[in-house]
Amino acid sequence: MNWQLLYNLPYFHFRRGNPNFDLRGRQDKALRPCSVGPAAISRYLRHQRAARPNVSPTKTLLYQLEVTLWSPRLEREERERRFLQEDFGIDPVDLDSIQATNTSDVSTSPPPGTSKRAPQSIIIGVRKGGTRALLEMLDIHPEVAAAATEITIEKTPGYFTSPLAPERICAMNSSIKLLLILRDPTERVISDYTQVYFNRLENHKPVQAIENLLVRNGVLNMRYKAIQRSLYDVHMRNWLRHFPLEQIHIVDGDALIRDPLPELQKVENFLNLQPRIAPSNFYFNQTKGFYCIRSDGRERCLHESKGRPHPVVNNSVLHQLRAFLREHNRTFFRLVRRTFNWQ
Ligand SMILES: Nc1ncnc2c1ncn2[C@@H]1O[C@H](COP(=O)(O)OS(=O)(=O)O)[C@@H](OP(=O)(O)O)[C@H]1O
Repeated sequence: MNWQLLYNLPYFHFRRGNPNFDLRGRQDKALRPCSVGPAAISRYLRHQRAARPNVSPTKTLLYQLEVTLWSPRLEREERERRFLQEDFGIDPVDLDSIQATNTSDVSTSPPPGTSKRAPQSIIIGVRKGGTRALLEMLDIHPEVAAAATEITIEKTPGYFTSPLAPERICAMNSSIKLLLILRDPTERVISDYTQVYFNRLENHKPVQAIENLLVRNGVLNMRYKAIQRSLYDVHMRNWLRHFPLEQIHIVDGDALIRDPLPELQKVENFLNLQPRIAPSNFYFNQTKGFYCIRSDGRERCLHESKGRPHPVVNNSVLHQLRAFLREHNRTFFRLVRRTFNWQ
């Protein structure tokens, strides 16, 4: 992470719960503007170091904050362009000129215990594919955790379906290793719906039955974002325009749920990591109905928002959705020269 830049730009728009910078190049509409200056970021890091002494503050920041520039609309593109150039080295820039404009009282060097680095691997999605489980499970690996040798992994589920992300990530680092976790696209649609459903309930907004969103006037509603995100072939084509297939490792999200270790071993291999994740790192939690993690003497399951029960979907609607996605799946299998056990 380029702390220099972080500290010199006047405002950041940030939220908890997501890693790193948003390379999609747009502000998430769901985010509420929250202007914070460098002092607030320093305070946050100090707080994290005190509250979670065993966790590297860089990691905490990467995993807990998504930092995107906040600025009035017209200025945003310009700031973002500068940001991408400077932080990710798309174009060399004169850092001296940035230093000259530094009027803040905050140190420009990285806070103690943190380091400046862009991620060496990115979990690009897919949303509801199991990205959190994958990240937390990879985190078991000592080289993916603290210490100087760590490999930094960013997770942003929205990248896979973003038209701009492949090009931008390629410009940032064309040899970056991409991790993509996919699950049965029909299940993914239902999971996507379930998440939005619970979010809306929490925010006291009206909810609709999934069937009403999936089908309009008897035909599949192609404007429904949850369906669009499950057209894996369409999104994959976009990535393959910028990255060779060998640079994209696809994790089978359904297999990760059933038995995490083999999938994680494949990832270790892909990332050239020593095989350090072991069967003893997992145990099946009957109450949650999912595997949980045992590492560093602690046991933890994913947050309760992961692994929620799905609604029962009307059979004929489900059939319609599956039939439609089947054709896209076939195209996807050809593209990635591999098949998955999707219905
Ligand atoms: N071990 C374990 N524990 C709990 N949940 C697990 C696990 N492994 C995979 N999953 C599946 O991960 C799904 C959520 O995916 P994401 O983390 O990618 O969601 S998000 O896009 O970041 O919101 C989530 O989807 P839902 O079941 O629909 O909640 C889970 O099925």
